[in-house]
Amino acid sequence: MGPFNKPSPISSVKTVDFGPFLDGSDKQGVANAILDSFKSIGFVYLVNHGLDEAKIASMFEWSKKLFSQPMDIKQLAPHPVSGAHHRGYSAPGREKVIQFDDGDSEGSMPVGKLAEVPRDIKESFEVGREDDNEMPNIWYPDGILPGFKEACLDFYWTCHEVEKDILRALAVGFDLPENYLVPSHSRADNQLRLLHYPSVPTNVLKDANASRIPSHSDFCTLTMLIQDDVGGLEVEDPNRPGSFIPVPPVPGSLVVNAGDFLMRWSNDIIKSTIHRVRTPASLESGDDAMVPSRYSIPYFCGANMDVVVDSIPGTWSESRPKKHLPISAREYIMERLAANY
Ligand SMILES: O=C(O)CCC(=O)C(=O)O
Ligand SMILES: [Fe+2]
Repeated sequence: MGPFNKPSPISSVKTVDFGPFLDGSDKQGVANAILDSFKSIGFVYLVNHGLDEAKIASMFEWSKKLFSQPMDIKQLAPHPVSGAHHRGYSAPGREKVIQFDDGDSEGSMPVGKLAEVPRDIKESFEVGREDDNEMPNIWYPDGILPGFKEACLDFYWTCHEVEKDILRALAVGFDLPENYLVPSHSRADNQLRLLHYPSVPTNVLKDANASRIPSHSDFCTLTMLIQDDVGGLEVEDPNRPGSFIPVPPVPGSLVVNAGDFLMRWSNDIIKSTIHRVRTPASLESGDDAMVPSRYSIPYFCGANMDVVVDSIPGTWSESRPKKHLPISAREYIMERLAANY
């Protein structure tokens, strides 16, 4: 490609109907569409994805219930100080101490304190599989939010089923046996994250240093994200570094994106793209307006910790040699987690 032949900008993330993969009527067509999207921008919307709508609604209800608790209750299952143990509740902007209006069930922040707002204006609750002894879950004491733990774990395993279907589609896209990627994800070394971005005045998010979630890529195999109807998620156009395109809510969809681990695994053929959450485009005028509170639920899917990955067959050749050395998932994730917190 010469200098006058730049790749064209990408204007939106494609929507793929997952139904024909799930019912077997057009597995290859769906698989190709997903893989194409992963190659070009690393993101795709899936509709008819098979994740139970009632369970999604119920998980959002639990998330709202959790985040509307007073701070001293939420802090009863605190995320450990070590970033390597990624479980439990993280208060908004935990790197910097700020004061919150605990009594407000919407979780909005008192305007007087906004000068001290940290980079990350969000709070989160992280869940792993319950039998993970290396990184045990951190739950609330008995009597606090009864039913929450069961709901999270049920949702965790429900998402794992959809994860396996997406992994099957990716394998088919690579012309590999359908179950090529599933066994290396059999342990469900995943992470369910409940996210709440509190309501803040618009001008707060205009500050270059503040955002709901700053630009980052995910470091797992893939992420399945459910967002509410507020919007604000944006992904960088790989053909136009620095230019972001909105990933607005599409009712009934899952946003699926590739992580750095899958990018490495695919010898960089699949893209793990930088994304962020800011003020939804529709609200960009009017500094005094409050950006509404936003809830989202990402489910990060990781390979079994003991799996050592090397470039997927078909992603390398003599003319496109392997770009990375083999690495175990444990080694990779631990490195990344420790660097992040
Ligand atoms: O809240 C969102 O829409 C995105 C969250 C995200 O990118 C993340 O948690 O890694
Ligand atoms: Fe992300």
